Amino acid sequence: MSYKVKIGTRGSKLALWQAYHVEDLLQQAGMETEIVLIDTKGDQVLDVSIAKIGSKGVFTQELEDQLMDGRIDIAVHSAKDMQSRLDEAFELIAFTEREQVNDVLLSNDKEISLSSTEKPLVIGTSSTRRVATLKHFYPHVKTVEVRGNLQTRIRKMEEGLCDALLLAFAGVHRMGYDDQIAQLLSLEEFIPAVGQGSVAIESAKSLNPEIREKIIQACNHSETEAQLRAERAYLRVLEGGCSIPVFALASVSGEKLSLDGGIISLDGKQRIRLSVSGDKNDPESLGEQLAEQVLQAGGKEILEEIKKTIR
Ligand SMILES: NCc1[nH]cc(CCC(=O)O)c1CC(=O)O
Repeated sequence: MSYKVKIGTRGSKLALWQAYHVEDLLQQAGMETEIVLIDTKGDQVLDVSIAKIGSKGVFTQELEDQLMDGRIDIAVHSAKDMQSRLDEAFELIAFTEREQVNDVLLSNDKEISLSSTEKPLVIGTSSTRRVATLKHFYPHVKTVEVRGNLQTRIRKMEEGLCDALLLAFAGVHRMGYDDQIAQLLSLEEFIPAVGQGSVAIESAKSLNPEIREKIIQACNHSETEAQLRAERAYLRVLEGGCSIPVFALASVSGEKLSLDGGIISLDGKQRIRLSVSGDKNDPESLGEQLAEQVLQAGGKEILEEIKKTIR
């Protein structure tokens, strides 16, 4: 069967890297591919914070329109950027093998460290999770919002906006900026966002089942999938878009799946972090279980407070 899989992607450098990565996996499995570039609202609105335009689907709506009418077969996303609840007509069919999940500090000054209190430190980030985590563990550190793609952020840093950027290792690595990493942050403090480090493949449920199966065979990493399904179930119960400082990281050991996660108040004062573990084959239940426990442990109040502030 000679069928050309049409891969839809945004045009940013990171999105393109991810699309080529998926294209590579498909080609290695003997499939033909074609990349289709798609512009999204999230790419156009660069001067407003995502928390303000609303996180739901700003990077995904246009891709879903094209999935729906068959102009593309799959859409490739950073798993982290995918809202926890998809419309009925769509599904995530595969997750690529996860990259190192840590956050990192990127700077021209390799001596920079969050724990040094000698001189004032300004960190550029636009993630509420990272800002709140900094406030919690490093209250002496100042933060400044910085938007745009990695290249733009680095330019703003070099122009003096901040001393360092707080970013996901995955994106930094994919863009080839490893040599500017000043500090790899600990997973005890900076528990990553749900899905960080993996690439997700979305399709319409109407996609031809044979093609769907081949794509899964070629691209899906089952251990990563179990992790991501648990983390995403956690996020779904908390209804956290990317504007809410929740975090979760699953790990697999044999048949056991562990999930470590929580929520942090915007001012960083309250941080709830719990762990649960269970069967690798039922990741969604584990995510829901963690969510119930976090909500009961005070997460509910933190979440309500955050929603009042953000919306
Ligand atoms: N929020 C934007 C975003 N979406 C995915 C990545 C990096 C790649 C990944 O985590 O998979 C980034 C940049 C960052 O958070 O530093």
